[in-house]
Amino acid sequence: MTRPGFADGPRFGERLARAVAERGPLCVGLDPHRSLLIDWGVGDDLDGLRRFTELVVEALAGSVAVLKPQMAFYERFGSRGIAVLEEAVAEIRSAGALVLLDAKRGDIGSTMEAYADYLRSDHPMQVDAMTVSPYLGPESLAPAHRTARDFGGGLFVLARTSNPDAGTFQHAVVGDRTVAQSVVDTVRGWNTPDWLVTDPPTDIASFRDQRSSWGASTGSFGVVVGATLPELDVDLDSLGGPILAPGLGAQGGSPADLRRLFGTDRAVLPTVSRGVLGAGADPGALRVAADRWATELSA
Ligand SMILES: O=C(O)c1cc(=O)[nH]c(=O)n1[C@@H]1O[C@H](COP(=O)(O)O)[C@@H](O)[C@H]1O
Repeated sequence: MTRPGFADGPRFGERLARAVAERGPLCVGLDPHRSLLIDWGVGDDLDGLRRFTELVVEALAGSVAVLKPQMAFYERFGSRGIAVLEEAVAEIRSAGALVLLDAKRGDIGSTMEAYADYLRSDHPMQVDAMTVSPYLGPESLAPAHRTARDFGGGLFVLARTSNPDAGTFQHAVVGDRTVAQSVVDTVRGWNTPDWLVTDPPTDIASFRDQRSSWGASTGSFGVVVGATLPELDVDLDSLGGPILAPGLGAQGGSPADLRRLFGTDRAVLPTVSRGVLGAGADPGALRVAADRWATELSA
């Protein structure tokens, strides 16, 4: 089968569907907050950051579908902090988890092209997907979309975020739609039929079980919709790509909220950071915490 612009191997949507089939739909965030490094007893410094990262990678990279490092917490330590992340990204990917870089980048198109280099195979820290912000307008994201297509990467665009005042901007109406809806519609337009998964890995039995939500139509381009919303106020039908759902645990969202908002037939990737990391500096305890979320989410 010809895959336009895709160089080597399956595209992000396909890699994600496969990872979820093998490991279950859970993303865990690497968010080394200052307070967390102190609580873990590793210290709020470069060594502490490295130890935190090693422990999380050791605990989860072999079992969780996606790990989502939050760039801000690594940038706090300058270039050496980013070097810690760079090493970890390679380890995570070789242990079989996908890396979603939570960078939330958004700029004019020409600069956006450089941010999207994280998805290129010649980047020193190539990741599977990254979060981007559509605040400068849908066209500003076009270069990132192009790079993602060329290198088989994925994008998650902020649509209805989990913070309490998100609606202030995202509910604003432009033309006949809210800003949030216009973001979702842009992403829907990226998941064109030639970019949907057409040959799901039928060798994996559990893939077929989860096919209703993660099956043959999972594209590489997703949206972020918080698990904290009082109600789902965007139309996600026929999105063709995954929904990253943050806001579980520390921000008040629960597995029941996910079912209430999204039902059971959508490709939802719940993401938890503090709710897992709160288990502390012990790989076994981190694994138990992640397993507990996975069990509750699949109940
Ligand atoms: O894109 C994100 O990941 C994101 C979007 C959003 O709407 N809300 C949100 O909390 N996030 C991120 O998800 C993580 C949530 O962390 P916890 O609240 O500790 O689970 C943080 O890294 C946030 O930056």
